[in-house]
Amino acid sequence: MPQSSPTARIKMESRALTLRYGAKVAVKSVSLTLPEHQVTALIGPSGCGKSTFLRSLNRMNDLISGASHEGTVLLDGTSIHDRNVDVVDLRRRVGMVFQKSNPFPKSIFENVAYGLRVGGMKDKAALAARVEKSLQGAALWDEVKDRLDDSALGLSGGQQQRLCIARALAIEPEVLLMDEPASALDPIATAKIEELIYELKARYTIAIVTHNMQQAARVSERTAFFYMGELVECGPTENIFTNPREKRTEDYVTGKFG
Ligand SMILES: Nc1ncnc2c1ncn2[C@@H]1O[C@H](COP(=O)(O)OP(=O)(O)OP(=O)(O)O)[C@@H](O)[C@H]1O
Repeated sequence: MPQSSPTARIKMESRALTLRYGAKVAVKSVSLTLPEHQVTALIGPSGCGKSTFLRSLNRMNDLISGASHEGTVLLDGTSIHDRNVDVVDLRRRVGMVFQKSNPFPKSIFENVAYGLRVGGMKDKAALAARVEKSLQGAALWDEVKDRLDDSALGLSGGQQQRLCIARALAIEPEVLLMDEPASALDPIATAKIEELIYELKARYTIAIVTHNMQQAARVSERTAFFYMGELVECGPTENIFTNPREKRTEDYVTGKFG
């Protein structure tokens, strides 16, 4: 189990963040910090608000009609809702990887280059260098370097998920939000993703939603337990799993409900 460093700088933070869909409260006044270069796991039973919380960190909820927020989210100490924050730039800094890999029906190369092209990068050599670096960062380069022009849809599920991670890395984010990135994968592909997450935290700050307790224990320094929209407790992963403060946490992590 990775160890949490108590002195880590705070990269992102929510303060009294409440998230609603219309009148329905999905997340209730959650204050949570994401220490830099650490993995924070978000756990809790289905419907407790983990994904809603995660999506609020790069304002993906803005895309859902009726979604609203109250409270603050800070990135390097600045509110992500400030009037002068450019949402495109925010999403470049805070990238996202989804549960189901979602490659475009394009070549492997173009999948990774996509965000760079949209961002205006035209130089072929620069594009090729960044694509290679991103695929290496996602531990996929060796498997695909000889078939970069093949369709991404011909890759295995685990490779597709690493491709989506490469696509997220290509635009050089600072924070990576991962919503159950391995839930659709077999154990070998899952182990690869977990190894990758472990390596990525040297460069990125990571928040990961997972239903898999062992996975949370393996990859994260800190774990946050959500229940019915509330953050019940958050602390070093080891404490949450072996010595939680709250009975609800203990019941959940020991499989009594969920
Ligand atoms: N687009 C939406 N519109 C309305 N309600 C929503 C929407 N998305 C989620 N909700 C509701 O908000 C609450 C929190 O959902 P959320 O998906 O964040 O939970 P979760 O903990 O991530 O669940 P799961 O583990 O099943 O993915 C749930 O009651 C859900 O039904």
